Amino acid sequence: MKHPSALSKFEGMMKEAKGKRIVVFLDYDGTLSPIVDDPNKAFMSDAMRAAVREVAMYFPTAIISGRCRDKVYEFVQLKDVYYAGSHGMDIVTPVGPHLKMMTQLDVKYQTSNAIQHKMNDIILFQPAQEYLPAIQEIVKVLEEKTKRIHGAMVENNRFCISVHFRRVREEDYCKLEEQVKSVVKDKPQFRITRGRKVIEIRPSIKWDKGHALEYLLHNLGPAFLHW
Ligand SMILES: O=P(O)(O)OC[C@H]1O[C@H](O[C@H]2O[C@H](CO)[C@@H](O)[C@H](O)[C@H]2O)[C@H](O)[C@@H](O)[C@@H]1O
Repeated sequence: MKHPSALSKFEGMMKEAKGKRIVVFLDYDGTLSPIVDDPNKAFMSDAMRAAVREVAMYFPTAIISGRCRDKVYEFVQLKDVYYAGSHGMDIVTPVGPHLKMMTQLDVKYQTSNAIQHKMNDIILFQPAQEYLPAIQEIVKVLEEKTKRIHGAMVENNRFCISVHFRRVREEDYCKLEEQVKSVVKDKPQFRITRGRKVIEIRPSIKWDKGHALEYLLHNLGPAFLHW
């Protein structure tokens, strides 16, 4: 962290953190990277990457994004950070340095629908696994339906889908919205949400970024949940 104001902010943060247990949760788009027209070009600056790397050396640090987890990792490229993609429906927790105490899967989250695997030194938690085939099908239908709307873009975020309209002409927006709605009209197992110039389709499960945050705190141990 070379920038003087960033340095003093960091020192201030460290002072405030003294004696407390701190966990850092970050969003990706619009937080670690600037909002840009092309979602595939939302790159993170080297200075931001260095700052996150440094923060993660002191505190357990997680990035919880609406995007596909692999895509976020591709942008961030930092190990020792926890990643949750698809609005928290795809979580990877590396065992250690902060998770040394977690040696087995947590039964609290072992429901019939949630897939929780422990593989070598990572734990994977995916509460919407069963929706994957239907999501892949919806992506294909959406791509076909929206291909004639100039500027529309379908982003497959694995356990959810984003339909971007940042580059769509204002007069085409209603048509696009209708098309998106029509795809899930007879599918109560999916719901529509909205973000910044984006319409999203997600499984109708009771799981969001907040649940992902609780899950990660839970994995970090009771000391992080009750203080
Ligand atoms: O939870 P987030 O990490 O904030 O993800 C939310 C959406 O972020 C991305 O879209 C947003 O950023 C794009 C790049 O700057 C921008 O073009 C778009 O208009 C924004 O909505 C991402 O592409 C989406 O899939 C996420 O759902």
